[in-house]
Amino acid sequence: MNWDDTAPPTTEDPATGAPDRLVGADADGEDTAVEAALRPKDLEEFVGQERVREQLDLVLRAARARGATADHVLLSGAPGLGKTTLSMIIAAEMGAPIRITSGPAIQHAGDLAAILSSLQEGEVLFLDEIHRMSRPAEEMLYMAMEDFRVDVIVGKGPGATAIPLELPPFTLVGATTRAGLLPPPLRDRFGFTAHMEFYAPAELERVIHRSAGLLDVEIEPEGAAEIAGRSRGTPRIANRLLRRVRDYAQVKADGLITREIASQALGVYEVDARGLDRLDRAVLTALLKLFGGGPVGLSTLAVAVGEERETVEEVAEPFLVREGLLARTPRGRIATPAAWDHLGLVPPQQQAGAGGQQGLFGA
Ligand SMILES: Nc1ncnc2c1ncn2[C@@H]1O[C@H](COP(=O)(O)OP(=O)(O)OP(=O)(O)O)[C@@H](O)[C@H]1O
Repeated sequence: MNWDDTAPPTTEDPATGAPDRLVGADADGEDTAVEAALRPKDLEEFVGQERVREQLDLVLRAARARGATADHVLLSGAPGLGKTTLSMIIAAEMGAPIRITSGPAIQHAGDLAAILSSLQEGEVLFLDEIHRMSRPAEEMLYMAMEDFRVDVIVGKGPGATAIPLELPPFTLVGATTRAGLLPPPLRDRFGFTAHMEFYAPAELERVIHRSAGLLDVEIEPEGAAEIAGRSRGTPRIANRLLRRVRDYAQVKADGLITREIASQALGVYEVDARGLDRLDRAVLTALLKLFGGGPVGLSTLAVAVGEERETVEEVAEPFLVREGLLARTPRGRIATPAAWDHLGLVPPQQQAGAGGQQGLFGA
């Protein structure tokens, strides 16, 4: 990593080698410790996602009125948008216990059978990253979801026998970042599917005010707006930035978070006004300054910022693309006019017939 030797230290995700980032959407250790305290407990408290909330409210009320277990629910959306929170709310609204597990934790069908057979009637089973479950477990799940029954295979080879096992009715809440990765037979077995969108800044402001109240932090509306604008549409990031700004306000001021304090604090952490961090800006800066805005091949761009190809592609680019700052084209990466604007740079005057550098960098 060579973005800047004077910058605040980052740790690395051992799985990917990618840096743990203040603006990363996946939970880090500290998030896990504090998130429980910040989770909304019912639909009323859950901010934003109006359509999902309204639909889910109907599904749950109807099930309650029938005295039945709620239909299986599939939640899709980017990390940190509230899928785990919503699954807990579903359980709370149904007055049911919840069991939490994840696709990667279920390697064998037997693992799933053990969980399913120990569920209580009406229990909510939250299966995070459901698209990463093993194939045999997935097939067992089909029958469990539809008939509340599984066949447990005992023995091997020709002598193997299937022992049917009745299950109590339960509600499966599956979460995935990519609903498109689910096989259709699995997707079709969910009675209700909800796609979670990124949050609008005004919604994130509400999340921040709510969290500030719970953390006993004083914050002005302008301070919340400043943090919301840098939170990349994601409540988890908003809560994390709030905690870092709180630290700064405590150490450098009297604890009150104003716009100025929020802006100074996030400047220290190198999260800019649009939520870009050092890596994002390094990629954009290289694209603009070294390659005149592109098109440039991904590998060339990665070498220019001293990062792995995968880090640029999977860690930095998705947000830059979402923000309309960078486009992926068959000829390579190109910067949009908004990218020049954001970094305060002037594009080279429509270089002789636009894209004069393609031949050089379009690998
Ligand atoms: N709508 C919301 N209102 C208030 N807080 C929220 C909302 N959505 C998420 N949060 C907060 O954001 C944090 C992350 O939410 P959560 O763990 O539910 O996300 P997730 O989508 O399950 O993420 P992952 O897929 O990484 O597990 C929690 O602290 C939660 O309190």
